[in-house]
Amino acid sequence: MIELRSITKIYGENIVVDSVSMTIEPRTLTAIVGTSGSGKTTLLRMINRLVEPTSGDILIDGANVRDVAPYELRRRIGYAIQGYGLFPHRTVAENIATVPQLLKWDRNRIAARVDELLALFQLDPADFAGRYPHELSGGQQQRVGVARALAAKPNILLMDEPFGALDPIIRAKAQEDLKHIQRQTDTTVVLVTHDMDEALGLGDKVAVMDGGKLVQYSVPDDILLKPATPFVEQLVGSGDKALRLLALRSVDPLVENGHVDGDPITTETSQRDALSEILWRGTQALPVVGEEGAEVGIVSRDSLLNAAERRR
Ligand SMILES: Nc1ncnc2c1ncn2[C@@H]1O[C@H](COP(=O)(O)OP(=O)(O)OP(=O)(O)O)[C@@H](O)[C@H]1O
Repeated sequence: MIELRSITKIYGENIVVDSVSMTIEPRTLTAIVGTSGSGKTTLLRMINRLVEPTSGDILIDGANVRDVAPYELRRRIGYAIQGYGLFPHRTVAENIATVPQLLKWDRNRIAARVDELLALFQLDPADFAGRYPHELSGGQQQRVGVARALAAKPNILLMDEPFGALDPIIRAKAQEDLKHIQRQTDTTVVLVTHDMDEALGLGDKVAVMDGGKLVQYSVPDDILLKPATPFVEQLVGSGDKALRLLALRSVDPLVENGHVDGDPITTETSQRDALSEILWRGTQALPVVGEEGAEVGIVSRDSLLNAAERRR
């Protein structure tokens, strides 16, 4: 658990982060969102002491980070940034091995961990381990950046606009991968973004910053349906609310018994994608398969429309 207690950062006369208090539950993904200059990056960097707070306390699992040496914290907490920050003259394997090497893991353990991470990020070790960053696409570099941040199995991963440099299609895939990996590895992720849709789509909780202040800290449904201030309302935007709510939920809870023919969707498909698929195909229901590919039932047009109406 990460607890921020009245965290403030002042540069000269400028209150960049203004008495922010929040508690981040373990094994969740929290998205910090706000406009440029609202203090998101500064707030994130105080968690691993890349920036020292002017006042206030940060506790990780009850221990004050002030009592932990910054180098120690940075080994324990993964950190991934926009632009990936890969070392250009080191191979993919060497990049990923950075922190385990600092921690003096033995060579076999490092090699095994590098292979495990490459496999987790769907990069074939035989092909990718020996490549240099310039021999990778943007999406592959992004994955290596996150793999490196996770190398020493940190409980916490801090991410600053990790998808900022990716084009929209790869970006959607990268976001999906992150969710999957966060669940698989049980990591607590704190992610900074200026994109409200990204925050709503990824975050178990969303923290909205405005002028250094935390103006709302809630689950995505509440941010959409009960924006705390006109600023949050403006960031969310007024259009498409019903569809955006559907995008936050998978079809899983709407699956009914039954069978229909056609290409199946999975239980993980969002309700929004399922509805658009139904409208596109002009059918009343879609077959649904589970993660293993076995058929689990159907999801109907009516249940999707009901779900959209209920939350208005
Ligand atoms: N080292 C510093 N010295 C002085 N001012 C700083 C320093 N670092 C950040 N600031 C100021 O603090 C404010 C918040 O910066 P920060 O990078 O935290 O915002 P942000 O919300 O992450 O913005 P962006 O999305 O543009 O990165 C800005 O006005 C910035 O100019």
